[in-house]
Amino acid sequence: MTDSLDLSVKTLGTCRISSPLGTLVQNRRSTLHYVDETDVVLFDDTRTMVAGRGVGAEELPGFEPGGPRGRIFFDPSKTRVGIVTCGGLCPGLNDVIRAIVLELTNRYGVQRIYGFRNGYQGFVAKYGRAVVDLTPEVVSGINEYGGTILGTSRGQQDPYEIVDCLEQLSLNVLFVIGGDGSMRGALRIAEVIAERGRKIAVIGVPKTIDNDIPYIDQSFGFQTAFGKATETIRAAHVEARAVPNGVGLVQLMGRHSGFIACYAALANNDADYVLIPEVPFALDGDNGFLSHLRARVTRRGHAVVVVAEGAGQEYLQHEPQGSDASGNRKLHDFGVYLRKRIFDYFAETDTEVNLKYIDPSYAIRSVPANPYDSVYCIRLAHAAVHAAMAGRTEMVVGRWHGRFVHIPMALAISSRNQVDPEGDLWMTVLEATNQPPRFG
Ligand SMILES: Nc1ncnc2c1ncn2[C@@H]1O[C@H](COP(=O)(O)OP(=O)(O)OP(=O)(O)O)[C@@H](O)[C@H]1O
Ligand SMILES: O=P(O)(O)OC[C@H]1O[C@](O)(CO)[C@@H](O)[C@@H]1O
Ligand SMILES: [Mg+2]
Repeated sequence: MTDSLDLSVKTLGTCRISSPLGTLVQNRRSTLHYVDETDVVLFDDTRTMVAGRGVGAEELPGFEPGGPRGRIFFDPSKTRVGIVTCGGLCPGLNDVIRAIVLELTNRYGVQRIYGFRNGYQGFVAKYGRAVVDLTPEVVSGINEYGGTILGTSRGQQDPYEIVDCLEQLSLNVLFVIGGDGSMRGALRIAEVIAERGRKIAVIGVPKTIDNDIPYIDQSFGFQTAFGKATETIRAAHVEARAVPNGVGLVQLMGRHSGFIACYAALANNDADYVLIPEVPFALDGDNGFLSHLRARVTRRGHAVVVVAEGAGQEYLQHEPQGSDASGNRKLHDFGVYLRKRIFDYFAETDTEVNLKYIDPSYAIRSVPANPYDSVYCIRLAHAAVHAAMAGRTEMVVGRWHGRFVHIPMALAISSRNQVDPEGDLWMTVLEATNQPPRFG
């Protein structure tokens, strides 16, 4: 499947200008902790995968490494840059904005950086959103706050109108900080730019608390979000243990991917059951979830259940379901449904239950980034700036097997990163919770 992977990144032209950061990379060669710009970060990292390619080292698929280049494409003194944040909130958005602005200004000497307000609406005249001049003063301290100083939005905008706006402002670079939808939008923008024969770099910094963008080890903000979610699981555990036959039921964000649920559940190892969209489960029957839950509560006196919001949607399919402004399918509230099913099941079996349901919802994504994510945001932002100044386009920055790399935008939206039911993360969840591999 991976044989046909196109990992090549588009460039706007030859890099002829000496980079102000050139001295940093001069005479450096690849080591365990540094990848030279002419080197390649291999896609495969096991002997079996490499052997399976059946080709020599030169032909093995790999990503272009991130980092500063000796020579760049854009002349910093003439470079004009735009930044936009789109889609749902994520811890670290302000860290990324700030780091892009500081790196461009202080390291490269770029003097014109515009922020576009409320996602792609910021480019469209009818919304009347004034652009913001982004200077080191404007971004000072913004990383202390959650959210994004630029605002965000959902809903599609005309890519031709967006490119009109980029041309009117004579922009050379656009940074899009957003999720899969935002990257789809960014790719359309890049395609219109190419149609018009313009030299404008479009660089994505992938943002998703759900960790659902593929080919990046983990997305920024994910660690902060699941860290915040652990507080809710801890609370549910304390509540459940304090009462006879206590059940703590926690629902966590995660539209199609259960990473937040798995990581938050593992962090304090208090969860007894984790239900995610990737692993279907039966509620009813002898081997169903409800029967297991009742047996555990009867045996141990309490239980903690963590569900990802995208889990169990099949139980609510009969209810009408719309889409949000961006066309994302709206989810049914499975947590609320499960709460009722647990109450009903315990009542039918004449078993006492004291259930506390907690859904921290937006509280896990509206917080400032934790120190780990802040560091990650700075490093992603720097990699994005280096890529843009070197004339790369239609790509996103990411970290693959610990190394910063350039990932073609088309590849980053070609699939969804999900918990692999056959992978080692889910195996760890099964080991830590002792829940059966399958319910039903
Ligand atoms: N196929 C597409 N073509 C053009 N624009 C798109 C496309 N899909 C989404 N967009 C636009 O990208 C922006 C963000 O998309 P969306 O609301 O789906 O969030 P996202 O970036 O996927 O983030 P998240 O899923 O983490 O909230 C919206 O303005 C949306 O209309
Ligand atoms: O309610 P909103 O802002 O549209 O976004 C909710 C969705 O966004 C996400 O946080 C992803 O960004 C999902 O986990 C969640 O389902
Ligand atoms: Mg999305």
